[in-house]
Amino acid sequence: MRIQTFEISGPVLVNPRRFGDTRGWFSETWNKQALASAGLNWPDFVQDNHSFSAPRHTLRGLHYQRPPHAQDKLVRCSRGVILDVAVDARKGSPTYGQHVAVELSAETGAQLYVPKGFLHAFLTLTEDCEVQYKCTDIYAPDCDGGLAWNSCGIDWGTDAPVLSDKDAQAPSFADFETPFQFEG
Ligand SMILES: Cc1cn([C@H]2C[C@H](O)[C@@H](COP(=O)(O)OP(=O)(O)O[C@H]3O[C@H](C)C(=O)[C@H](O)[C@H]3O)O2)c(=O)[nH]c1=O
Repeated sequence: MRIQTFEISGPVLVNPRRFGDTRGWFSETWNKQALASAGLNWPDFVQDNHSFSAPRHTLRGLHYQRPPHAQDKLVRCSRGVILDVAVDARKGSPTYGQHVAVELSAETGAQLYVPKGFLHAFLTLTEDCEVQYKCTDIYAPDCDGGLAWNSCGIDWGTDAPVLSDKDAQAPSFADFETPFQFEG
């Protein structure tokens, strides 16, 4: 398993090992002990999510859950290719408002860890994308929030993504009063 960190503290790119043979390959997509051995002692995951997006350029996000149900997420693309983005929304962070953007694909199996305090969104780069992600807290609709996909200076490579009605009406990041605090 290879680990990559970013100039923005918090997000981590995990590349699980794949064992190939004449049939195909096998991979441990999540192993708590292996992650701990790599120094990644994340909170326990309590919920797995799986979404399917048929149209290319479907954009889901920028989403977050407020405390007390803020979520860390471990995101992977199990069909197709996505651009996965995490925006630093931690008050006091030296990288507040900045983001990491990485391509995740079924082909590579790479996974992005999105800590609480970050907004999360992805854009599908192929049709029929499946995204699976582990969360460290349960779905809490009363704590669920979203901000406009085009309000954080992210170069999505399209100006006309397919959005849910909720995402199409989301407020700007500029007006966001973040509930998250940078903890160094
Ligand atoms: C997130 C979630 C949703 N739902 C229900 C609520 C709606 O009836 C339906 C679709 O929800 P939503 O439109 O919020 O789904 P996405 O637009 O994919 O939202 C997700 O996309 C971005 C990328 C995220 O990081 C979040 O995990 C999440 O906000 O699933 C549930 O029952 N449980 C859940 O955990």
